[in-house]
Amino acid sequence: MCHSDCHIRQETLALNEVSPAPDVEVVHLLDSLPEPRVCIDADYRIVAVNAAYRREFGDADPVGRTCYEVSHHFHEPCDLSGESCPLHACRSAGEARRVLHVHHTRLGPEHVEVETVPIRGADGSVRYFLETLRTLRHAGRGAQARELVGHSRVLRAVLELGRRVAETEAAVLLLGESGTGKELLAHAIHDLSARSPQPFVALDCAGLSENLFESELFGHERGAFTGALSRKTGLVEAAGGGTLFLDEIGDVPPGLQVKLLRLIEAGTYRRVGGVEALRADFRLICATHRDLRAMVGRGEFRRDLYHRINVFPIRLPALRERREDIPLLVASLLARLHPQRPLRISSGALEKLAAYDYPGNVRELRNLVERACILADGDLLQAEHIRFDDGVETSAAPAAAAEGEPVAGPWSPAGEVLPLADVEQRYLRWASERFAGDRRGLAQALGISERTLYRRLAEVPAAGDGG
Ligand SMILES: Nc1ncnc2c1ncn2[C@@H]1O[C@H](COP(=O)(O)OP(=O)(O)OP(=O)(O)O)[C@@H](O)[C@H]1O
Repeated sequence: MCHSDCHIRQETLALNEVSPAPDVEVVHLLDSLPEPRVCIDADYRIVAVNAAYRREFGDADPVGRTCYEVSHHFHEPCDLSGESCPLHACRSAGEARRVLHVHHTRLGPEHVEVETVPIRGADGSVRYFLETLRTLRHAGRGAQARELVGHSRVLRAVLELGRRVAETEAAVLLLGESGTGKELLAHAIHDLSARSPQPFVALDCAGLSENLFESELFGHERGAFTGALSRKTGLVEAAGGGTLFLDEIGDVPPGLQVKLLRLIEAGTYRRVGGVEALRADFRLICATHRDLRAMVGRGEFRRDLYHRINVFPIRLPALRERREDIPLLVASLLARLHPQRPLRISSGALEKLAAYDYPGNVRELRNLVERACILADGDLLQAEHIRFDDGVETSAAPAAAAEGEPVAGPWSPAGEVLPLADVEQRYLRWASERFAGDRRGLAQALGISERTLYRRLAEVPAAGDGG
């Protein structure tokens, strides 16, 4: 879509022999385009912006200023400031180039996809660059639920791939350790795709028996098996026109892999107990934390299925590969977990978080932050409130580690009889430090409500004084 209207624009501008101050006609032309556009000269100076740009990026007039100053608050072009520069790339290639940037906007820093096309004068030389700016609402500072938070180069590269593949119908395979945001990215791809008005349907394939998998996916007719009292719609049908997300695809046993392959290849399926062949219409996104290629090599995963689902692989980086995103993630988690509580985090606590390796990735960071919120009495999360699973500590905060020595039990180390309330508090503290899951899981394991757990933990003496 964009390429064709860029082309029209390009011709029109060339015909008009654009002068350093673009004429009224050009500005009108830009204004009629729905997406934010910026016209920049070869010296990075903005010569015109359209109405959509002003609506989205603010009213202050950027004309006459440089693009790097307006979008990045830099004093020199992006490529000299460690950023990829779309204008530079476009000039070198002599054709359109797209990059994902973090721009300063009136809402704060946001991920913006910048597409730059060269505009040539009548003599064929490049006179201007026209940029189309598309803000990725699924990425940014984490103000919205389901937003992929992070500004690191590796995460941006992933978002850019997601943005590109979203426009297509290609099957996507999301790879990466557990908790790296595969499901979040699957959602974002769906939401950015033409299928977004239709449903996004997810199935976790781990631990599903063959029968269950088949009836979940394809549905069943009434009486298809004992207990099938009525007809059930399967997920393939529910995903009609939309996206089907198969999580933990590496856990699908061989018998089910054949059925999945048949579905993808034929695009048809039958409900369990049904005879009618139904047409499937979905975009497939699969995810796994396993090394699927190695599984293919070992004969544990069908090669033909692997090639079907692996049209466009995207590997999500582990959190330890993008530590620079940790402060932003923490800020976003605090805002989301406790919107009513104005929490801050000390630099010592952030340092401790930044030095950790996160085998559980963002999910683990989330648990750590939530745990710290429970342990902190006031508004400030300190290093001693950061408690790793199994007492794992990092060298970043040895003092805090000693101070926050967990109570490992027995609950009365000196052997004296203690008031029950005291023992309960010590036990809760011990359990919250050891428990690997989230607060809800801990409450369940303890057989109490989350609310009760929260209240009782809030009564626990500050870390260090009860140990
Ligand atoms: N970049 C990110 N920004 C904000 N939150 C994130 C990000 N990545 C992951 N999360 C959060 O971390 C948790 C785990 O994410 P998600 O379920 O998408 O991971 P996953 O890779 O699918 O994990 P699994 O393989 O275990 O299913 C979720 O609460 C999600 O919101």
